[in-house]
Amino acid sequence: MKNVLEVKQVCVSYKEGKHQKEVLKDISFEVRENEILGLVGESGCGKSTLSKAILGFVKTEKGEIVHYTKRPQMIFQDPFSSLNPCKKVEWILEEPLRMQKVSKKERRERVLAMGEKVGLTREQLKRYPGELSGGQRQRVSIAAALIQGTKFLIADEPVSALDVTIQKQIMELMVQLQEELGLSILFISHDLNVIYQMCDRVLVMKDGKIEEEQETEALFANPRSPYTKLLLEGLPK
Ligand SMILES: Nc1ncnc2c1ncn2[C@@H]1O[C@H](COP(=O)(O)OP(=O)(O)OP(=O)(O)O)[C@@H](O)[C@H]1O
Repeated sequence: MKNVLEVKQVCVSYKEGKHQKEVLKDISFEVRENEILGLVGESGCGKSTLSKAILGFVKTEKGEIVHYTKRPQMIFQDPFSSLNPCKKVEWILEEPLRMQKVSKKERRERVLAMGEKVGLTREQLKRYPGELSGGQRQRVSIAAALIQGTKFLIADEPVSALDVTIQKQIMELMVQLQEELGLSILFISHDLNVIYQMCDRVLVMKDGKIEEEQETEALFANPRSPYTKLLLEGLPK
């Protein structure tokens, strides 16, 4: 199986007063074609810094990040921060196509088709983001990430702000789109239940290091690192 991304021995530090604080410590892993790779770890362990490093938003001190496809598109926990509140959903979805000089007719067709794929009605496409529910807004950000044909997504806690029923719907949608479009998704979450349901493989991160990497079933059945064991002990049976 081919890789869409390789992260090789990456280190990232932030400035803390006069000192440098090392936040990512010698991180290596790959994201394969057509898989959902989970990244789990407690708050502050460096998950968001890792996604910023992959996108080139923070400088890596050491190591190498190799992309084999177009740069990934992000899906965030709170789509409000990433969706322009002053524009209607259909305008937001058309915008990247407009930049690529796609004709008006084709833009329209692609937006309607993508709306349908993510479960948004034509009427919802005519609303502003603020006139949608949290789950519907997350559908918009998924559509916005996919409309340019990107095959690689980074989803940073995409369902954490949603209540359980809506969470389930968005998770099902992401799995369905992943299978249908052959996507690769780096799925960041602090919630092991969500990771278990969504991911093919899992990276467990602690204090800026990868503690463990395993196929999902194997990781839940036979965790290798004491830290993963501890995380799993916290789960209801
Ligand atoms: N711009 C920055 N400058 C200095 N320190 C930072 C910066 N961004 C993050 N940090 C620190 O780096 C560490 C890792 O932060 P990061 O946001 O990557 O963690 P996280 O695992 O994504 O946490 P959460 O799950 O709470 O979002 C934290 O100690 C954080 O305080």
